[in-house]
Amino acid sequence: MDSNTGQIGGMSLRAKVFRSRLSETDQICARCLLRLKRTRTIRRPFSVSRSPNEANEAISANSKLEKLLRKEYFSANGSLDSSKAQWQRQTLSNQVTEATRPAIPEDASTTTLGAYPQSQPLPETLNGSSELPHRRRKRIKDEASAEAPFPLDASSRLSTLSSTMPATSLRRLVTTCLALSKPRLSFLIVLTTATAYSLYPVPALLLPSTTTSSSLSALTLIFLTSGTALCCASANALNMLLEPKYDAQMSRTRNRPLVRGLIGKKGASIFAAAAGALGVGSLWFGVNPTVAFLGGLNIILYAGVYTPMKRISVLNTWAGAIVGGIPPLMGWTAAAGQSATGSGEWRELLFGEGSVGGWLLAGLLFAWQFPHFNSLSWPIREEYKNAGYRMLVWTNARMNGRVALRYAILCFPICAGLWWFQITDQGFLLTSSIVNAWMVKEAWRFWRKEGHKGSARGLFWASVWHLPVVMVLAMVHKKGLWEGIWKRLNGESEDEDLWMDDEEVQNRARDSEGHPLRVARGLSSSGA
Ligand SMILES: CC(C)=CCC/C(C)=C/CC/C(C)=C/COP(=O)(O)OP(=O)(O)O
Repeated sequence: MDSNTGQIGGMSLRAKVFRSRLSETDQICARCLLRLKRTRTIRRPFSVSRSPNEANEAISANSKLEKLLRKEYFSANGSLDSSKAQWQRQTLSNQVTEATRPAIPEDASTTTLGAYPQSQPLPETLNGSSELPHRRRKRIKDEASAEAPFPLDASSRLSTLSSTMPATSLRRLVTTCLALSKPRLSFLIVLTTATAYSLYPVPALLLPSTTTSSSLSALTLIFLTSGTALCCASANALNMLLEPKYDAQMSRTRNRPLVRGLIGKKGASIFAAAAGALGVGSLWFGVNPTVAFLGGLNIILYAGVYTPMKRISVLNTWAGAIVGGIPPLMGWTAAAGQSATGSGEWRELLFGEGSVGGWLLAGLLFAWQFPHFNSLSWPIREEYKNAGYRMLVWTNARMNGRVALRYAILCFPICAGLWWFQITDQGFLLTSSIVNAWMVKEAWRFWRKEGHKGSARGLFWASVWHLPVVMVLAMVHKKGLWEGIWKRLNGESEDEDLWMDDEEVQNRARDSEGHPLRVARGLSSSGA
């Protein structure tokens, strides 16, 4: 459609609406009149061409209306200023409404001109008449959302839900405890633990067909995941117990259970202690002592080191990244404990031959947290500053972007390491590189734009997708997985060249001093 026709058409349509109302204007207040005008403008249907006569009528009707809106006319009730401010605020949301509506075949200036008093200059964003409509809608939407904070976390949502339940109900207690556990974060952590467990290369001598016990047992996996989840719940509840005063000052966290008084400090402490004891206990008895030690240590690191450090030094993010890196190491160590041929003590599980995979996965989680956290904190940097948290995002914004970029790049060699050390196949090298490249691209933009122009949001969402996708890719591309499936489908036995005879097993199994160990075929979780 001709843009001029559209412009005139749009105006004439508005004029019809307002003409019928003009007689009422001397009986209603300024606010109502403004609202009336706005409402009509928002609901304006798609442009319809009108004759030049109708267009002229429209222009004169509109200018009559504008006269009615003059400051002098309303100065008696003094509402114009506030109406104008409200109008300006509304304009932003109108722009978003415009952006999400079906295509309006008018140019930018006609679309919003009716919603703006003529005395006000047009915002720059509305002047781009040469811009294509879909581009304009996307830009307006992006601009509106670029600076907005990210959605509330799961704890805050659960707190809201909990507050709607009867005060003494069990459901409310359970929901509140769930909110104390930061369930989304805990789920992600358990996922990284389980992934590491499943990626551990099971030695051929432990394949189910040769042993009376299962290789990597499902029962151990259940203990590992539930124990880790309980440890996370404990660590998160302690974290909330230590900072309700600060959580209350931040939009993202001010809805949490302790801030809202949904549970008292005593109740939260009992929950944290019980979850911690149960979690470490499950890991000790159901997995192995080394994993239980890592779980307990991580609770202390998170609640005792990271949480207070948030108000002392920007290095807190590095401390937090270590906390995030430990869970995959726990998963790897749990699997290593099952297939240990030596004594199965912590030195062998954590630093023995084959432990490199666990450290690489821990490194991946460590590195990932910087693009994730540095972008997440960007829209709320002022809140962090006002609440007294020392975060790179407000102490040194340039460095915040640089650090996010550096660690995003570091994900490349770490993923390559997983292939190099034969934990994953070549396919992972390729597919993970694509996902890593996407995160690096967003991190590059985040650094260049210093978080502005939606770059923080772009990196945040890239990081949110990056981690689960890379974890799934690693499992899909686990070394030997597809060959094994293929052989089984073809009825072939598993890698015969990998079988070791008893003598070879005896030769390989040695204690820390190098003395041969007696190894039974029914070897199970020797580390437990
Ligand atoms: C096994 C075990 C104990 C695992 C614990 C893993 C764990 C809790 C990792 C969290 C990592 C981290 C730095 C979160 C941000 O906390 P924050 O205080 O900045 O978050 P907030 O602002 O949302 O409270």
